[in-house]
Amino acid sequence: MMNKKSVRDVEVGGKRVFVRVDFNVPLENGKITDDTRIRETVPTIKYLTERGAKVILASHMGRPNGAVVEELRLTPVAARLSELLGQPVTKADEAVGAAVQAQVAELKDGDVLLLENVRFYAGEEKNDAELAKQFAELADLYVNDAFGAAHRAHASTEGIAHHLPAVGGLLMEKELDVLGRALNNPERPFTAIVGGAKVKDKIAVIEKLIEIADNIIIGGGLSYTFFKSKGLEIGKSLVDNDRLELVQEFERKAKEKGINFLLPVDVVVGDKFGADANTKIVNIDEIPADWEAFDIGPKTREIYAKTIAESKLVVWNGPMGVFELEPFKNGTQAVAEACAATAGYTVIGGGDSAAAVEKFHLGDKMDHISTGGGASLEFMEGKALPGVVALQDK
Ligand SMILES: Nc1ncnc2c1ncn2[C@@H]1O[C@H](COP(=O)(O)OP(=O)(O)O)[C@@H](O)[C@H]1O
Ligand SMILES: O=C(OP(=O)(O)O)[C@H](O)COP(=O)(O)O
Repeated sequence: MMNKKSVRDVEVGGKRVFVRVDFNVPLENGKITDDTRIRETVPTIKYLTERGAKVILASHMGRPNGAVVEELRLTPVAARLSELLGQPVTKADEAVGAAVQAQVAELKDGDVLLLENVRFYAGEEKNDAELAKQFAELADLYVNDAFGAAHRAHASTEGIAHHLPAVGGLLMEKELDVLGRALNNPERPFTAIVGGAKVKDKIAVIEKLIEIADNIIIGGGLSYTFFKSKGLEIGKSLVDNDRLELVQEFERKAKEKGINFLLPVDVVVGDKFGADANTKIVNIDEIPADWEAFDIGPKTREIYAKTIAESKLVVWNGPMGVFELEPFKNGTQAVAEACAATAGYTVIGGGDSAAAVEKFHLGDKMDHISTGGGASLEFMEGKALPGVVALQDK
C-alpha cells in the first residue's frame, strides 16, 4: 500500500485492535439493501481474528450530526457481519465510555465487538482530540480499513492515528493499490469515463485525467456544459455556466496532447423528468429548447462501446444518463455491458455507478468496484487522503 504500513507489517496476536471500517450501507426500513461494504471488510477482520487479535470495529452510518438517531444504529450491520464471519459479533450501544471499556475488557482473542455509530458523537466529525483519545484508549493498535471515509479527517479516521500505532487494512490496501495502478502506471490504452450529475465535482477530475488517460469519455449531466460552450442549444439540460471556458480549455488541452476526447454525438431527450416522459433521439445540435437531455443516444453508445472494447484499462465514474428511469437507462447499460465484456481491466467508482452496475447484474464482471465514491474521486484528483496520510510510513 504505497509507502504505508498495513496489518501485514505488524504483530496483531493477542492485541486489542481498533479497526475503522466504512459500514455506511444503504438501509430501507431497517434492512440492508447492499452489503458490499460489509463483505469487503471480511478479509481484514478474518486476518485479525485468525491471528488471535481482539477486534473492535468502528464505523459511521449516514449523517446524524452528532446526535443519536435510532434508525442509524449499527444493529442490523452487526447481524449481517456475524452471518458473513460465521461467528458472533457483539454490538455495543455506545462507541466510548465505561460500558464499552467493560465490553472490551471481556474480549477474548479472536472475538469481535462492533461499536455504535461514531457519528452519534459531535466530536467525531470535528476530529476532536479528546474523543480520538477515548477511542485510542480502547486499543493497542489502530487499523484503518475505511477507504470510503479516507477523505474525511475525523476522530476515528485521522485523530486516533496520533495516539496509537496506525496501519492500513487489507481493503484499504487493495483500493489504494488498484486506484494507484490506474494513476501511476496505467496499462494502455487507458480510458477514463466520467458522467453523473455532480458537474462541478467532476470537472477537477477531468483536468487530472487529461494528464494520464489516452481516451476520455464524457457522458451524463456533464456533457451539456461542453455543448453550451460551443454555442449549441441544450434546452433545460444540466449545465455549469461558471465553467464554460474551462471545459473549452480541457478540449484544447486534450487535442494538444493527442488524447481522444469523446463527447456524445446524439442524446435522448425528454419533455419532462419522469418514467412517463415523451422521448426522442436527436443529434446534439438538435436539442429542442424546452426539452431536457437525459441520456446518450445509440450512435454514441456504439462509439463508446468500441473504445471501451479496445482499452486495456477502463476507469468509470458516473452514469451516462438517468439510469434509474427506464427510458433513460440504455446509455448507462450499454457502457456497463461494454465494461463487462472488455478484456481490459475495469474499475468502477462512485456510489451511483456501482449501483447501476449491480442493477444490470454485471457486478461480478468488473475487475474492481471501489467502496469509495468521494474517496476514489479525491484520490484520482491527486489529493492526499487524511485517513491514509495519518498511517505509519513503511
Ligand atoms: N443527463 C442527466 N441529467 C440529469 N441527471 C443525470 C444525467 N445523467 C446522469 N444523471 C444522474 O446522475 C446521478 C449520479 O451522479 P453522481 O452522483 O455524480 O455519480 P456517482 O455517484 O457515480 O459519482 C444519477 O442519479 C443519474 O440519474
Ligand atoms: O458513503 C460514503 O461516501 P460516498 O457516497 O462518496 O461513497 C462514505 O461512507 C463517506 O460518507 P460521508 O460522505 O457522509 O462522509
